[in-house]
Amino acid sequence: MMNAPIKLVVVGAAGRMGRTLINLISQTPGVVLHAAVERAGSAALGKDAGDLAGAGTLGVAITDDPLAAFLHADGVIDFTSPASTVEFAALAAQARIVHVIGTTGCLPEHEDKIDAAARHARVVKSGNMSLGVNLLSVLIKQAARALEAADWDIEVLEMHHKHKVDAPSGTALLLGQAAAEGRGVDLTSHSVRVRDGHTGAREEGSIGFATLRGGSVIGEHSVLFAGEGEIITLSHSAGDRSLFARGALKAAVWAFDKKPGRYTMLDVLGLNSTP
Ligand SMILES: NC(=O)C1=CN([C@@H]2O[C@H](COP(=O)(O)OP(=O)(O)OC[C@H]3O[C@@H](n4cnc5c(N)ncnc54)[C@H](OP(=O)(O)O)[C@@H]3O)[C@@H](O)[C@H]2O)C=CC1
Ligand SMILES: O=C(O)C1=N[C@H](C(=O)O)C[C@H](O)C1
Repeated sequence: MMNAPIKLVVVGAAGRMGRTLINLISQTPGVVLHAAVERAGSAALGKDAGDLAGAGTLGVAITDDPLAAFLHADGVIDFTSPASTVEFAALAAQARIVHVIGTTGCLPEHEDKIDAAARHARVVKSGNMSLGVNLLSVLIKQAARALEAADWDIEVLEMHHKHKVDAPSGTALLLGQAAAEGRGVDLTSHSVRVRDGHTGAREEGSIGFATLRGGSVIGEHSVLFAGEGEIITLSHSAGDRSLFARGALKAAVWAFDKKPGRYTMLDVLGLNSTP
């Protein structure tokens, strides 16, 4: 007896990631595009989601009604904005479905609401859905643990396309968090997010962030461990958005039979047990 396909909703369906996801779902056995959502007033409303994504006609018209879209779905994949993601989290909790959150730029107040939703929804949230970045984060945690703060300074550098609206990137913060965990410190209190004017000498143990924006860069990240006379650089270069979509789809299928709660891509990829 074949299992019924997992019914997925894509919110932000007309966006860069939304269209990438719809393309991937249309080519992946075992999952089906159940609904596609954009905000009220969007020029995409009523259009076929597959046509818009270049996947061919799928017979799924883009709607602005997430409540109806989630009603008989198994999961929602969400690459939108923090305020929208919080709204979708409440609806996913109400519908008791999977909520894969790729949205970055969330503030503590957004995270608190997502935590509340995760009492009823299965939430997988990550600043980067790719295997490569999540594996890199494990390596960075190990390197940060091995390289003493007194001798090694950690700097996180990222570059994205000119349309990106948040900084530093969710990936940069994910990698910075891995470094902080390796050092056994709190990231927020050890972060230097901006350097301008007479900054004074670099504070030992701080973790610096630098952000570049321009062109069509998909996502470039480097973590530099700068010592006396040497630098160790661990990097990731994203060549295509499909690597994020593959991770998000893997997360949706993985979470299908899990209990309500909050999960990360390290859980999905089985990288959480790595010391
Ligand atoms: N975790 C990861 O692996 C990745 C995360 N991201 C993150 O995903 C997010 C989106 O990135 P990207 O796809 O490039 O951005 P886009 O702006 O291209 O797409 C976002 C889409 O969501 C729509 N949207 C926003 N709010 C709502 C709403 N309430 N209801 C329905 N649709 C809504 C937008 O519509 P409108 O234009 O009308 O606002 C837009 O079409 C960003 O936070 C980015 O950092 C991106 C790639 C990978
Ligand atoms: O906005 C993007 O494009 C991306 N955002 C994510 C981030 O903020 O790290 C992931 C990826 O780098 C692409």
